[in-house]
Amino acid sequence: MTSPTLDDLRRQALAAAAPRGHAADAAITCDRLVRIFSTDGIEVQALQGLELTVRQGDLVALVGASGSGKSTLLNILAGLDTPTAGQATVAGYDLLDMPPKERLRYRRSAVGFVWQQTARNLLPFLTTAQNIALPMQLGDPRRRSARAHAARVDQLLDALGIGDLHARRPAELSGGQQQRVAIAVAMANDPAVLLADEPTGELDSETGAAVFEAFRTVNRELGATVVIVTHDPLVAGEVRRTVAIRDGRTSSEVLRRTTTDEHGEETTTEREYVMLDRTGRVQLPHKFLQALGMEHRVAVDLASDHIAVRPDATEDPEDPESPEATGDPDGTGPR
Ligand SMILES: Nc1ncnc2c1ncn2[C@@H]1O[C@H](COP(=O)(O)OP(=O)(O)OP(=O)(O)O)[C@@H](O)[C@H]1O
Repeated sequence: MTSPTLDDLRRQALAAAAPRGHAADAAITCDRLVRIFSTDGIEVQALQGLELTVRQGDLVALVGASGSGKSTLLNILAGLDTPTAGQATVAGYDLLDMPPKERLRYRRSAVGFVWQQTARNLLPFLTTAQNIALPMQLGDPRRRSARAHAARVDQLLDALGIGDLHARRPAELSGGQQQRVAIAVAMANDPAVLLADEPTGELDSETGAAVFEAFRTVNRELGATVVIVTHDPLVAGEVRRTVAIRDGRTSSEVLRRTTTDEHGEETTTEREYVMLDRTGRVQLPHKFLQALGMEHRVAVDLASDHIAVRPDATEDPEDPESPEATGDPDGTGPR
């Protein structure tokens, strides 16, 4: 094998440093996103080079253990926080390079947000219809008339099946009703992307299912790209794509496909994928590693159409191939 020339190395370094090409229909792209928090001289790397692409019109669930970086990511995508390094774009806006005025426009009209705490989403002294109208009065990017705003309120009330709640104040609504109104508020200015942090976290499963259905409706009927951070298995199991975050990186995802056979019977199949970063790193799912007792080191073999990953056998004295058994514990061969 010939050693690489200086030019080869330079080309490799440039290729590794260049931003990844993203699909033209991407609504969200994150490229090696880093967020470091410093408090009292201690640095916490909440995001450690996260990569994520969400296509326009997608409905995606983000899952992950507590502290894995989900809320940090969502706050960055919402324009409430800025990353330390990397690249992030949402609906064509560059989140690392947004002057204050543009950031305000972005938050008012390009993204909508639904929080877990129902009270945080709505103003208590306004009715449902007034809450939905408020974002348009504050900054409707299309500068529509008051009559057009009223028509948009009606459209959202209808689409989400909450027309009968239009004159009620938040205190007169159940938790689930409040979240559905919150979705309408977030959609008022017709954002390209709707973000939600644990929107069903405070609700029982039946109410949570109704709220999730409302997200589906805005995704399907109003064309919004939806990203939901959730611990709720019902939500995570119902979307086409579930992305798992681990230690500040996207680690794996599950894609679901529903097919209908000739008798009209629907079957959903699931496939799990792991992320492959540009240096060739993958994070294998914990449950797979545990099932085969893999840790520290694994054996890899290249086949014509796949790569096999096997437990490291070098510490198995029963294994005749094992360097341990042949008196070569380093596996370096005879000296
Ligand atoms: N403002 C902050 N200052 C310092 N550290 C922070 C800050 N916000 C988040 N972190 C840290 O960053 C890491 C990721 O936190 P984050 O809230 O994004 O996790 P999460 O996945 O949303 O967790 P949860 O499911 O519990 O909400 C954690 O270690 C957290 O302690």
